[in-house]
Amino acid sequence: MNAADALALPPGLNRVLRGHAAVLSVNAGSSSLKFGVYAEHGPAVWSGEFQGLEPGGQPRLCVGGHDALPLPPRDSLGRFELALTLLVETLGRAGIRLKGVAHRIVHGGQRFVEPCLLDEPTLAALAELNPLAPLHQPHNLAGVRSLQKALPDLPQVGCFDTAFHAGMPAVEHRLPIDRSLWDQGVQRYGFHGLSYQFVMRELQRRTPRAAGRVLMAHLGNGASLCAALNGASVATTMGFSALDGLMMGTRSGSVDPGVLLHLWRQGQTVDEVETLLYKRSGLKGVSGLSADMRTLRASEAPAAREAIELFTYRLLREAGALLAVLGGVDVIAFTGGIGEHDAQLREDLLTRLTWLGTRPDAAANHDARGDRVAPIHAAGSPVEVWVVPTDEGRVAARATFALLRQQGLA
Ligand SMILES: Nc1ncnc2c1ncn2[C@@H]1O[C@H](COP(=O)(O)OP(=O)(O)O)[C@@H](O)[C@H]1O
Ligand SMILES: CC(=O)OP(=O)(O)O
Ligand SMILES: [Mg+2]
Repeated sequence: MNAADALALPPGLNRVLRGHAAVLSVNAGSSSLKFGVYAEHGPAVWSGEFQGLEPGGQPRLCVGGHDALPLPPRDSLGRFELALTLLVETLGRAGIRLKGVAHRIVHGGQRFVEPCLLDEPTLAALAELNPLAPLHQPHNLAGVRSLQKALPDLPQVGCFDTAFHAGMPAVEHRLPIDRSLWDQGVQRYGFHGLSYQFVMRELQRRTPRAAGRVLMAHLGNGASLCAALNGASVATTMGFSALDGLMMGTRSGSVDPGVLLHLWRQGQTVDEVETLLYKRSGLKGVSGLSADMRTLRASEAPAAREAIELFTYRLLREAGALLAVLGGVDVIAFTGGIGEHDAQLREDLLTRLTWLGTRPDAAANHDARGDRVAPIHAAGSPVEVWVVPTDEGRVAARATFALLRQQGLA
């Protein structure tokens, strides 16, 4: 079977969505494109990921229950366009009425703090933020362009990772540098906001403590922490760019800026240092082996152990900073690929936070697989701990339904 066949048979899709309005949610990265089809309420009716879309890659589709399926080539189309064209054709054949497309866009800058329609001036303004998120923003916007081509009559809506943090206190947004730079947008923004919004809402539905002091850990390829009070972000570890804070898959997290000055003085170029920080650091750079936590857990190599130990330590250290900002904690939540699946990581962190009064339930922690929202604290624990599988696409889809209705487009 190839991808076109798999796409022709999305199981159950017709039944659930035929005749109903739907929103396609898209998260376009450098080499992959994650998508989900959402009705107005509930999780994705159908979702998957195109991978290998980078130049020279092997374009393929991963949807539940299938191995990676190669995409049939079509001469006139680029890889992203090919993937989207197959997707759009399939939805059309299945009789799905798309109302709009929701795009996860990593950077909204100072201006875009609400979901908005992606018209030409907006796209131009967002492209100016490309240098602030080189691993994400240009690819997010290329995804918008490709979809505009594939679906020219459909509203495209941008939903911003930075927006959830827009209301943080001024002191959290500020950098201790020459204040004239603040007005030029050199400030702390914070990211993973769609994910934090989702996690916060899931917690609020399950525990009254979510109205108190909450520490959320999004640990995926990118990783960050968010401190929230009353459901609103008050502090976060990513800042001006998605490089700050925690150690990540290939990104460094915080490093002393003196290191960068040193490398530049030694003759490294800006591009070389950018590649170092974004692509040759983090788990990959430290282990010399892989950015994938599963590979490192399975490895006996001392450098793989060291990478995991450093990841855990940096997480503890940054968590300490946000716990101090919150003045204690009522709920800790884990999400993202590592946060949802890596019980060992959760145990190691929580063990080092016993001084907070956290009492994890070892069996519940071991059993939490990221397939549902699960509490992992012992009964009576003064701090609740939860694993919450995130769904950024759902947050974007929900916001898109709301915006389209508000604009009279739905
Ligand atoms: N079972 C698992 N155990 C440990 N880590 C896992 C597991 N499954 C996925 N991961 C890790 O999750 C990370 C990817 O997170 P994910 O949130 O899917 O990424 P993205 O940021 O691209 O959405 C990788 O480091 C991967 O190794
Ligand atoms: C902002 C960010 O780091 O996103 P991701 O985790 O998807 O790389
Ligand atoms: Mg992610």
